[in-house]
Amino acid sequence: MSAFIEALTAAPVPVIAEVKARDSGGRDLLGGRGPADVARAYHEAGAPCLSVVTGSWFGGTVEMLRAVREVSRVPLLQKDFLTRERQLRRAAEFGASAVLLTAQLLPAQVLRSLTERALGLGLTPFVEVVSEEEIADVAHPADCVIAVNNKDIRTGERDDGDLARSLRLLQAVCATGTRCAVSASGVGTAADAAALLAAGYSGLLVGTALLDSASPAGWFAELATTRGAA
Ligand SMILES: O=P(O)(O)OC[C@@H](O)[C@@H](O)c1c[nH]c2ccccc12
Repeated sequence: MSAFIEALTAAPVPVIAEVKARDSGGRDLLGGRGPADVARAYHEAGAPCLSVVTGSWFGGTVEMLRAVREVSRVPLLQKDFLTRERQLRRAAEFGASAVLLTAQLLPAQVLRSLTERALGLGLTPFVEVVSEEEIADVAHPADCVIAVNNKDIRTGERDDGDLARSLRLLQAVCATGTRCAVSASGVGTAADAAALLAAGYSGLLVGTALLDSASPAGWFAELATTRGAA
């Protein structure tokens, strides 16, 4: 199994904590912190994996991935709208363990070939989907993370995120045979997070809520308590 999937699914609080410079509306999320500072806070919170948004749309750069890699010992996901094999090779060189492949932006054959290239490079494909049709197009699902994006890429992710989408698509995601169903975007409170995990998601990807929180460790602890109490 991939190191990324293994780390996430074995964690007591299976949350991929995201380092992102800006939200889709352009709001600064780092507040003067460097990416490495945020990564350290996520490690202290107990995050089993980190996501680093390198896409310029969210103010990201590959330098951020490098900075996080230097202080991290957990598997990293590079989040960008990757469309070419060359970018996958760079991701591997920069020390990423997993790469985002956005089904909504890639024709089915391209998604398949990038999935195979990623696997060939030892990278875990993190395939983001928003519909049953896209789920059906995921190649090698047993080796991929399948992530339901609760926000809308096509409208620049300016919406708050529809968590009901994750609940609606969970069965179809699990039916592919993936070992790792993830709900991504718009997960704000520990109660929302606990509900998605209780429904059957193996992991969550959380950016804005953790970046806005005064204490990522507090957010993780609250989720652990909420789950324990359920
Ligand atoms: O900040 P949020 O709402 O917790 O969302 C995180 C993540 O899912 C979001 O940043 C994201 C979803 N798809 C992407 C594609 C590229 C870059 C970033 C993203």
